[in-house]
Amino acid sequence: LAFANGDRLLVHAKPSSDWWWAELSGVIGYIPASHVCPGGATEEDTSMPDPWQDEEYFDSYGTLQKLHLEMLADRSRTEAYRQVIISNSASLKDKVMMDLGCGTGIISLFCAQLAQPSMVYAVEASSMAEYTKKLVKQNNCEEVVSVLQGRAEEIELPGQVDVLVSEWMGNCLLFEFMVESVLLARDRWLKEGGVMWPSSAALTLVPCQADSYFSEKMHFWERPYGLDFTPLSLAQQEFFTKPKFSYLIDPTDCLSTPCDVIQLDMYTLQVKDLEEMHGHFQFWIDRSGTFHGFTAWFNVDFKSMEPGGTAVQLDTGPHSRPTHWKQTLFMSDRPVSVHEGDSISGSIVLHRNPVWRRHMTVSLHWNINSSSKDASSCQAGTKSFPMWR
Ligand SMILES: C[S@@+](CC[C@H](N)C(=O)[O-])C[C@H]1O[C@@H](n2cnc3c(N)ncnc32)[C@H](O)[C@@H]1O
Repeated sequence: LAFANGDRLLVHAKPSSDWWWAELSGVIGYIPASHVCPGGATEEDTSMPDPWQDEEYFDSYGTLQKLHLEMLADRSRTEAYRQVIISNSASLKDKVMMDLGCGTGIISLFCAQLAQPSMVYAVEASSMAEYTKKLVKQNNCEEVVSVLQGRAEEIELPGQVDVLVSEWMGNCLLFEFMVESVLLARDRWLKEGGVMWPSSAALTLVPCQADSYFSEKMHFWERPYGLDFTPLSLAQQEFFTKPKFSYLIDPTDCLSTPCDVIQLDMYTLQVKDLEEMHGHFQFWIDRSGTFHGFTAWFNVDFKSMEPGGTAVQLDTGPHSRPTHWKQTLFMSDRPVSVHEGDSISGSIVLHRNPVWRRHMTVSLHWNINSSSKDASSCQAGTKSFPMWR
């Protein structure tokens, strides 16, 4: 962002110590942090929208109507957390735990019901915390579960905890970036040698065929009501500019074996790492078909605290029971025929929005290499998908 001596800039975000994201006269860009000095907030500054959109975000978690019902009714998800508590119950005895973003308190209640921790701090920023207190009382868990209403970044605890458990995952693993709150809480509240649940996470990708979605969005326009709609043919690509959330891929539409493209170690991951995450892939096509794009999903692992115990895994992919996250489809603009033995190599970048901190853009770059008997060819593609800003 170009600016001159004496200009008053509004700093939206400080993604690194060297470069900040700022605004001047409605234009937004990066500025070198060393060239500016802090000034006081003005009335104008404070009326700027919150880059975390916390009011809207926590309002949506403050009611039972949609999100909590959807999450609790997701048995794969909820049972995975329950299983973690059951299979670690011996090790949890007398431990102090934090359930970050406890919602209705389901995980905290599992802890109190199925293990014997000395204390579970159930932290919830939304007004749901009022109901959670009632649920804790109703289930006679008041001695073990203490509900704290507030943002995890701001609450105070009497001491550090042995276990930090949270259900923070969003679409495509990171969307909503609640993970940042978990990392900050880890650095402040987790004892040395303490346990993180989930302990690791991975984003998985597969090249796929999506015939029926493609037809639904594109073939309709071929000759609706006997009229020629071809001038709209370019505009039709609009359907594929954003990823499709809540997509359930049929396993037979996977053109290759899926592969983990981004892996997170929840013990070592840093907040600054979230700004830009890179992954690479090489897929071998194992069934001929039409390449329409890529489908993504995630899995998380909960390492065992028991000696020799096995980790619990929550897998949101097409080979497991569907979860409320389902999968995310990234459509390319042009279908390409692919054949068994072809390969698709490339890269993925998750670029966090420097202003709107819960959003990101997923950029995919790929090369389809074919070495059929008749001719060898290579087709490249590249596309960026905002989620949502
Ligand atoms: C995905 S829900 C999980 C709810 C509950 N743990 C469950 O498993 O059903 C995430 C919850 O975390 C809360 N939350 C998100 N960020 C938070 C933060 N920084 N501090 C406290 N609560 C937060 C949200 O309000 C929401 O209720």
